[in-house]
Amino acid sequence: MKHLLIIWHSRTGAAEAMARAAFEGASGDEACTPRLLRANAAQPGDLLGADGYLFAAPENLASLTGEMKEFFDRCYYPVLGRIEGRPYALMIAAGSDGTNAARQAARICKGWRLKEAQPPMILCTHAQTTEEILAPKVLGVDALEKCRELGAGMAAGVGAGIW
Ligand SMILES: Cc1cc2nc3c(=O)[nH]c(=O)nc-3n(C[C@H](O)[C@H](O)[C@H](O)COP(=O)(O)O)c2cc1C
Repeated sequence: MKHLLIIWHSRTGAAEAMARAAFEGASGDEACTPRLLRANAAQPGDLLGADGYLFAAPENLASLTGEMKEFFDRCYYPVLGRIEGRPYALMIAAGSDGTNAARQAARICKGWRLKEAQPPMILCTHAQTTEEILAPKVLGVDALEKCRELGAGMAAGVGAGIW
């Protein structure tokens, strides 16, 4: 049995909902078991024990959120050279952009020599005002379905060892 590790951080719920939907989509695969872990609880051993990764986080101030970045900072060197070649995918929750956070995470994953299984999924919530940005986020049915499909695709690929 292979393992897909889904690591997430979220401030107002969008990236968490994306990660949970991906987990749902990945559940039930015969050859791959998904595991959902918040970034502040993720340890180097969790990365070493997985065969593929999904990283889900918001973009804040044109970068990954602090908690997600702290996870990468904390775990980067302990696993460097020990997870090379494993597949990963990114899910970014953003207001209107998300490209900087995606680029930053992709660069970290490139440093780890992970293989990008598919292009980053960036989901824009279109929050503009302070009230909208700070409000809890509820994702639409279509967005959640796309996240489920991404999770299912990752689990199928990791289970089959196609990357
Ligand atoms: C402090 C802060 C900074 C933000 N900066 C950006 C940004 O640089 N680019 C962007 O597209 N959205 C930005 N946003 C909007 C969030 O990315 C958006 O609301 C997203 O849904 C947050 O995901 P979450 O609900 O998982 O926390 C920012 C939000 C906050 C609270």
